[in-house]
Amino acid sequence: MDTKKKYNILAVDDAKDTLMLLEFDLGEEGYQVFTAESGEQALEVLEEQSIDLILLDMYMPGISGLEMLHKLKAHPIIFNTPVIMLSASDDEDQIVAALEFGADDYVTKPYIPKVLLARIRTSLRLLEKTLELESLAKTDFLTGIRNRGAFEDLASKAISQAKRSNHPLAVAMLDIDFFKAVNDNYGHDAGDKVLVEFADIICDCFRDNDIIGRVGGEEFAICMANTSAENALIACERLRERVARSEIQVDDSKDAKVSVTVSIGLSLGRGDEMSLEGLLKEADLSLYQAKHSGRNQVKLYQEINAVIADDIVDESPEISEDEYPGIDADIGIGNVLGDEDLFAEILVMFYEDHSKDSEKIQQAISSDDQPACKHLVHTLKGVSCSVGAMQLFELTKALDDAVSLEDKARYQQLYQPVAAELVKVLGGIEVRLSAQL
Ligand SMILES: Nc1nc2c(ncn2[C@@H]2O[C@H](COP(=O)(O)OP(=O)(O)OP(=O)(O)O)[C@@H](O)[C@H]2O)c(=O)[nH]1
Repeated sequence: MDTKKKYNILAVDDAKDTLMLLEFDLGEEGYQVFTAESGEQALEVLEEQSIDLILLDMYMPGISGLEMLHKLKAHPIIFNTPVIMLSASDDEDQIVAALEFGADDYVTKPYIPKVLLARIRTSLRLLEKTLELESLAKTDFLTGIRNRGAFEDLASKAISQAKRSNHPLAVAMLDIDFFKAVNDNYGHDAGDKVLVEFADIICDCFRDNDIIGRVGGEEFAICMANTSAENALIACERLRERVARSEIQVDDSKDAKVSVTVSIGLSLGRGDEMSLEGLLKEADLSLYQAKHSGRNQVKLYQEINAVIADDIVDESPEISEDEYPGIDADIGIGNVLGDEDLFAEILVMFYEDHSKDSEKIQQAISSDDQPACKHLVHTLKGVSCSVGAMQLFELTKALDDAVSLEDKARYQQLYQPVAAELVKVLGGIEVRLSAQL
């Protein structure tokens, strides 16, 4: 129990003398005491005051103690507030009924002050523990901001509210660019520091009532209630610039500073039809477009679905077509710190483990086995990067996103280019391996 905190206690009793006694005994102990002579009055006090604990008389005219208890425990906000029943009755059935209705404790009147005070302290201690656990369950352990569950919970409420009031709302998805390289070059601890600092920068750039959460490893989301498209774009652009300008100190001794950039996808709530799922999906698609257009930029959701697959297939990124089709041996060898023999072993493993992936993915898609599909595509994405098959990496990353979003139309479009690129990579590996013999 927080001994410095001044707790607010509401005493509800139709007997004025009991209320006076409670005010005196509890006031002496440092509690701020509010009083109500009926259930109706108590509800009014609860509307206006933040109350930490309620002492509730069992028998009162109007709303009875048990009815009141029922109302309190069904209330969306007050339900956690501890309630100690106070009653002249020591009838066992009454005590059991009160506890089963959700009372936290039961004290008979006339009460013994030091016993009542001890029971109040116990209830408040339990309340603190409950609040602490609730807060832990909602917080991302690394950055201290909301975790995915808490973000979704609050954002859903903000969306319902925006629908009721017909106010605009925007959702942004953020992903640090090339974050894997930060981990690879500076170590995982440095990566963690970047994530912490990045979360601080977001909190600094957005309003207190914007809902900010870490929704994945290096992915963050922001729900901006009551925000127009223009203002949401301005806020995201401000964040993008601020991140790009920042130098994050990741190692005290070596004076190592890391700069990162962020890609941001933004979607806008539109009247009655908006849902968190829909907005996150649109923001994710725009984020994908931001990544694909060169990263370090903000993209607003437009009808981009159809464009994406074509873009990827038509585009010839900076990946050079070298003598081993589909693989960039320099990148692959670089990934294993220049060890060419190890790289050759990895190529063999890739060949053995992934040459049938096209068929396996197609089978998972046609049997609608999303977990299997996700696993196959995700694994292929990771190993493509390891062997320097960067075009295959880009394509499987897009397919991976589509599978995660369960966007069937997109993964039907993306499957063919992935399969074709895999054939090319397998051919490239054959050439490379035979050249080494
Ligand atoms: N240090 C650290 N790294 C994490 C954490 N969660 C995820 N990651 C890393 O984040 C990286 C994400 O990499 P990718 O999804 O390949 O993407 P990227 O390198 O950021 O590249 P783009 O998103 O395409 O710009 C992986 O290396 C993960 O291991 C974390 O809590 N701490």
